[in-house]
Amino acid sequence: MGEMASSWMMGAAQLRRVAVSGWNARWAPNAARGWPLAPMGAGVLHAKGMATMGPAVTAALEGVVKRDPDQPEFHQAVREVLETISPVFDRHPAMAELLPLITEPERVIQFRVPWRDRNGNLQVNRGYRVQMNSALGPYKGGLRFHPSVNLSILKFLAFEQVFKNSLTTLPMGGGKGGANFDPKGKSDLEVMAFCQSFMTELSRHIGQFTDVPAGDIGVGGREIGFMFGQYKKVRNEFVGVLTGKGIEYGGSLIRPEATGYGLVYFVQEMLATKSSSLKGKTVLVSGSGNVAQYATEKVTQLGGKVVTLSDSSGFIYDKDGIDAEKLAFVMDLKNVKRGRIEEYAKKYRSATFEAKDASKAHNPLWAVKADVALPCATQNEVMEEDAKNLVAGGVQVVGEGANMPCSIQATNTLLANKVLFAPGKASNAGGVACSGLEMSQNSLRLSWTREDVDSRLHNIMKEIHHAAYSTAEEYGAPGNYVVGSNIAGFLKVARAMNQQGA
Ligand SMILES: NC(=O)C1=CN([C@@H]2O[C@H](COP(=O)(O)OP(=O)(O)OC[C@H]3O[C@@H](n4cnc5c(N)ncnc54)[C@H](OP(=O)(O)O)[C@@H]3O)[C@@H](O)[C@H]2O)C=CC1
Ligand SMILES: O=C(O)CCC(=O)C(=O)O
Repeated sequence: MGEMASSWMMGAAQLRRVAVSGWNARWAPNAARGWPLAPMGAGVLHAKGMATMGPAVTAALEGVVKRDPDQPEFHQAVREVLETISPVFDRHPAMAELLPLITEPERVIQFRVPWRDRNGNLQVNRGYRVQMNSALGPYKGGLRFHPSVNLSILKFLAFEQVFKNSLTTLPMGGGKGGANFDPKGKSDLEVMAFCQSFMTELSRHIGQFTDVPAGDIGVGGREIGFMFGQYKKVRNEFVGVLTGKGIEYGGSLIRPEATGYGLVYFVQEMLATKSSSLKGKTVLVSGSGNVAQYATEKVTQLGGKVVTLSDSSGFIYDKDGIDAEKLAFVMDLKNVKRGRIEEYAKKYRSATFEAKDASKAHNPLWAVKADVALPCATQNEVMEEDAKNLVAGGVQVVGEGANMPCSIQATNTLLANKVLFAPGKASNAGGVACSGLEMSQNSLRLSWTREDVDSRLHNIMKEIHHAAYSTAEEYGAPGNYVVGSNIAGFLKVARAMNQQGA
């Protein structure tokens, strides 16, 4: 038996992101930062009596890498799910047949996006929409505008989105899109020109009953507004084809807050299982965009103290905590002035700024002593060294606000040290859940109050927590939210695919 097979024999309860060095070495030469290269063993949890990784899972994983060897983030996301759902196939062997289907997008659209900059020069970017799975409803998922955008990143995000949307309890399939466009440093007119060109093409492929995009990194209210306006012009229809819209033209109250608030609601539920709460806890938050801002707001409202925020140039540490007034400064800095987080340390004497040093194996933000950590910036931002630092600093809970911010080794390190760990597809699902509520309001031609939407969001996060928690117990991995989320998310999609004659 080869190294690959013997590693997989260790069982699905080993959680996601388990290292399988043989498989990795053979098929993933261009592996993502954080791709598992460490041998199995120390740091990996074991559960007795779990099923072995079957040939269908092996074949599906190999197939994914063989088909697209240059898509490491997509491989990482697929592995995380497939390695934990094996026990499902002991109970439902026929479902294994679906693996090659769920790991292949239903459709990938790629297009050029020409636009003119402030000097009248022609610029060309590359736009995409990955329509991953429509078993549960219209494709649903954000658009990312960032220079790093490529098919590997969008396929990983779209794949995660399928199971995340399944967990929300709402009827939404999964998709993701975006462009390698960098809004940083661009004028409003340049961003508008880009968004209009992007939507001119995308409008052919989306629709309120087909595919409903929203925001993600680099796409906020401004960009959604420009794209909605262009869709309306091109299609001559005013419909809920995007979510995250302005309140004035069909947006939902609480959508801007929803991902950050939802994350904190989920963490509250996790702490409650240990008869604990956020009150008095010190919290690390990374990023300073949409998710980070509202996670900070909710933590503070619940009596916790957020002491860090970051952006791609570095992080600030404020020993006194980021209270409501300081957060208002951050929101103005980031959402209006579009400035750098370093400005915070110039304004508040209680804070220090440390510039990002890419040569370091760890990010000093995660070495700050804290009870709770909420990575809310981007994928693979918490590496193994960072996880060790978090553990050394006494962290009790890590909740992923971003999509896949923890590398495989980082996750394993946290789990092995009995840190409560929430995978993004469960803990950051509040954003897309609220988008689902925006779609419902658009269909009803009604607007619900802030309190109504917030209470629905809160209930959905409780339900997601319950589904992840109880499914983990049912499948013999109590307290393992990775196993619970992946299995609960997969089962609903798989049943729907089977019923539709997949
Ligand atoms: N918005 C939403 O509703 C949802 C978002 N998410 C996920 O949450 C994360 C953050 O999204 P969101 O807050 O909307 O995005 P924003 O664009 O509002 O903010 C992103 C933040 O992350 C930082 N960041 C981005 N890329 C990097 C990088 N490579 N290295 C360091 N810092 C980086 C940005 O810094 P800088 O400005 O310097 O680039 C910024 O502070 C993403 O993973 C996204 O997929 C998940 C669910 C829903
Ligand atoms: O609100 C949405 O449709 C998408 C949110 C998103 O992109 C995500 O959950 O990662």
